[in-house]
Amino acid sequence: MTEPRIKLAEVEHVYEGRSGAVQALGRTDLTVQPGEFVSVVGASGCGKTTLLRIVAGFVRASTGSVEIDGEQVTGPAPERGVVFQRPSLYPWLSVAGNVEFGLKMRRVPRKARRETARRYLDLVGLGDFADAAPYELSGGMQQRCQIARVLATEPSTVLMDEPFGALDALTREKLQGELRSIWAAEQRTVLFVTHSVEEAVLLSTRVLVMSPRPGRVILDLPIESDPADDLATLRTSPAVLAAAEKVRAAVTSGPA
Ligand SMILES: Nc1ncnc2c1ncn2[C@@H]1O[C@H](COP(=O)(O)OP(=O)(O)OP(=O)(O)O)[C@@H](O)[C@H]1O
Repeated sequence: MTEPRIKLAEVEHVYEGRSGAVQALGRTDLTVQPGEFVSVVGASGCGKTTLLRIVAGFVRASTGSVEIDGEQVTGPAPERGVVFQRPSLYPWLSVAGNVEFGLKMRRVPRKARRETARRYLDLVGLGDFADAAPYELSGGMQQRCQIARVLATEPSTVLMDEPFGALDALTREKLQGELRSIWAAEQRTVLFVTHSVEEAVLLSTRVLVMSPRPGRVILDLPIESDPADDLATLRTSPAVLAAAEKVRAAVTSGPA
């Protein structure tokens, strides 16, 4: 059997905030295999971002163990790329410069990083904007650039926190389709936090529903869909619609 890409065992998290202790995450056990696309949904404040930040290594869980490919997570690492809701591009660098940045830090030679940046900019549809400044891009294009920047460093695991939450509906649909195609082509492992049940069910191979705080996984639902299917087909697929119903029921009514 293959080593799990992500493994959380008996993880809990309590924040010591200014207004006292807040238990954000209840006991969580989770195993994600390489190549899975796992979405996490649940009510606001249920601990989705906390879970993602623990896997990213930004937050150290109060208890339990977190492993990536069998290694304990002790902090952030390049094999885990994080895409935030709002793109934070370097304004003094061009679009290509932003995508190349992580590779430059790793001392990848100039020619190789140019080629990699070009490939990922093409993949996200920004091939014609390599020399543009970030402020010349729309919000959706900036988010594409952030996704290219993260993918260019070729992380084994991509952690995405509401990456399309700030976009208009049409741009969001377009980026969902692009992300799905990229995932189908590259088979990276994805952990994806979203408020949208539809988005979760359409994009994922598996959807986790968390209970209200302290968040625990109350539904772990595999989604049957073919990676080759386009999103337009999936939106009306009976299996996808039935899965969305189940997820929605769990989000609104809690554990069965
Ligand atoms: N740095 C922090 N210090 C103290 N409490 C925090 C901190 N970060 C989050 N919390 C609390 O932990 C709980 C879970 O927060 P988290 O951001 O993980 O939830 P979420 O499900 O991602 O929420 P949303 O869907 O609204 O983004 C919330 O009650 C929040 O107030």
